[in-house]
Amino acid sequence: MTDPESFAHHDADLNKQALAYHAEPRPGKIGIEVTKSASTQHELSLAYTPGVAEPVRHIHDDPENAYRYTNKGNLVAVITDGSAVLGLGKVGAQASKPVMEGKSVLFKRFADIDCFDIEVEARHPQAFIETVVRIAPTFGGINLEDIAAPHCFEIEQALIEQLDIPVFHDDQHGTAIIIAAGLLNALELQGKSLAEARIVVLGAGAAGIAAIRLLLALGAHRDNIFAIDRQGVIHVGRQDLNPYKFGIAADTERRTLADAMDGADAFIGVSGPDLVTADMLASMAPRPVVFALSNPVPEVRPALAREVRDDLIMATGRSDYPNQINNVLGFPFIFRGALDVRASRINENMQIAAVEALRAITREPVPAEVLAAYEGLESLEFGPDYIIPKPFDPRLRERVSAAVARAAIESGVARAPYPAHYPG
Ligand SMILES: NC(=O)C1=CN([C@@H]2O[C@H](COP(=O)(O)OP(=O)(O)OC[C@H]3O[C@@H](n4cnc5c(N)ncnc54)[C@H](OP(=O)(O)O)[C@@H]3O)[C@@H](O)[C@H]2O)C=CC1
Ligand SMILES: CC(=O)C(=O)O
Ligand SMILES: [Mg+2]
Repeated sequence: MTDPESFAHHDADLNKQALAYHAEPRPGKIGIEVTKSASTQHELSLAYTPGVAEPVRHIHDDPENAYRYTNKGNLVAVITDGSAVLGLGKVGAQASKPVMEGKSVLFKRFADIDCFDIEVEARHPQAFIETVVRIAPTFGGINLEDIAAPHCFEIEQALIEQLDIPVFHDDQHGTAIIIAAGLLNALELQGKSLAEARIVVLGAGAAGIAAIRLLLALGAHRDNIFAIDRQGVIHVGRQDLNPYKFGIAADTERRTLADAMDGADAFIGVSGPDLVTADMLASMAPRPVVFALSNPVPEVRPALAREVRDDLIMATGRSDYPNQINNVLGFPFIFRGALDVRASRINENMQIAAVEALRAITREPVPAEVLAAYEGLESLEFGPDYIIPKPFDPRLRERVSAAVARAAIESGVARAPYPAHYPG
C-alpha cells in the first residue's frame, strides 16, 4: 500500500470480511465449553446435585478452596463501560462487545485463560466500581478495558484497593509495557538512549499517561517528554489540567503538536486517526521513532511516513503492518504469570519484568511457526522492521509469563510458588 487511497480500499475490503467473520457461521467469536464429562446419571450427580454441595461446603469453610474446586483461578473478566473503545471513542457498552469478545479470544488463544466479557452500563465511576466489586468473587483476575481517562485512573485504583485479585487496566499498563519494550529496542537500533531521547506523546489519556509514567520509571528524562491533548502541549501554565495531566506537565514554551515534534527523537501516538502531518514528520530529529498506535486508524499512515522519511522506525497498533505495538503482546501472558502464582496484584516490578522479557525475545531467532502465520514473511531478524515479537510467538507464553511470575514472587505479592512446569 503506497497511498492513502489504496489504504482506504484495503480497509473497506477488510471491513466487509470482518462483518462476515463476526456473523457466520454463528454470531460472535467465543463460546463456553464444559470441561468435565457430564454424560451419565452418576456424573450428573457429581457435577450437580447432590455432589456439588460438597465443594460448596469446602469453599464456605475456606474461600481459598474456590481455586481448587472451581474455574476461578483461570477465569478473567474483561470489563468495560464502553467509554474509550479503541480509537472510536465513547460508543457505549453494547457496541464495545466485539472488542471485549476479541480480548477474550486473545486471552484464550494465546494463554489458555478463560474469560467472560462484561459490558457495563455505568455513567459514574462509583457505579462501575460497585458493579465490579460485586461480581469479583467469580474471577481470578479483572482486566479493565477501554475505559476513558480520567475515570479509568480512579476506577483502577479503587478496585486494586478493594480486591485481592489482580486488577489491570490493559489500555494503561498493557499498552505502556509494549510501548516501552518497542521504544527501548527502536532507540537502540537508531543509536539513541531513553535517557536522552526527546519524546512526544500525543494523547494524554489512559495509554498516554501510563506510558509516560512507565518510561520515566525506566529512565526517560522528565524534561524530555511533551504530552499533548486536544488543547495542545500539556504545560505547567495550563489552568485546565486534571491532576493526572498535571503530573506529567512540562515546563516549556512549546504549545502545539507541531512545536513539540520539532527535533523530537520519538513520537508515540495514542490519540486518534490522521493527526500527524508530513511537515511534522520532516521536522523530527534524524533517525526518529514513530509509533502511531491509534486503532484502527493510526495517527499517520505508514506509507506517508515512509514517503517523508527513509530513516525512521515505524510501528502501528495493527496486525497488517510490520512492528505491531499492541497490548495483545502483554495482557494474556502477564495474567498467565500472575494467575499461576496467585498474585494479589500486578505491580510495577512485574510490568518491568514483562518489558525486559519482550525485549530479550526480539533479539533471538524467530520460530518457523511465527513466520508461517504471516503471509509472505520469510525471515525476521531484530532490526527496523522487527522491534517487538509477533503475537503468535509461542515464546511469549513461556518467557513473559515466567518473568512476571518471578517478579511477583520476588516483590512479595505471590500466594503460590513458582510453578513446576515453568522454565527453571
Ligand atoms: N496499540 C495499542 O495497543 C493501543 C492503542 N490505543 C489507542 O490509543 C488511543 C487512546 O486510547 P485511550 O488512552 O484508552 O483513550 P482515552 O480516552 O483515555 O484518551 C484519549 C486521549 O487522546 C487525546 N486525543 C483524542 N483525540 C485527539 C486529538 N484530535 N488531538 C489531540 N489529542 C487527542 C485525548 O485528549 P483530551 O484529553 O483533550 O480529550 C485524550 O488525552 C486510541 O486510539 C486507542 O486505540 C490504546 C490502547 C492500546
Ligand atoms: C489495542 C487496544 O486495547 C485499544 O486500541 O484500545
Ligand atoms: Mg483497549
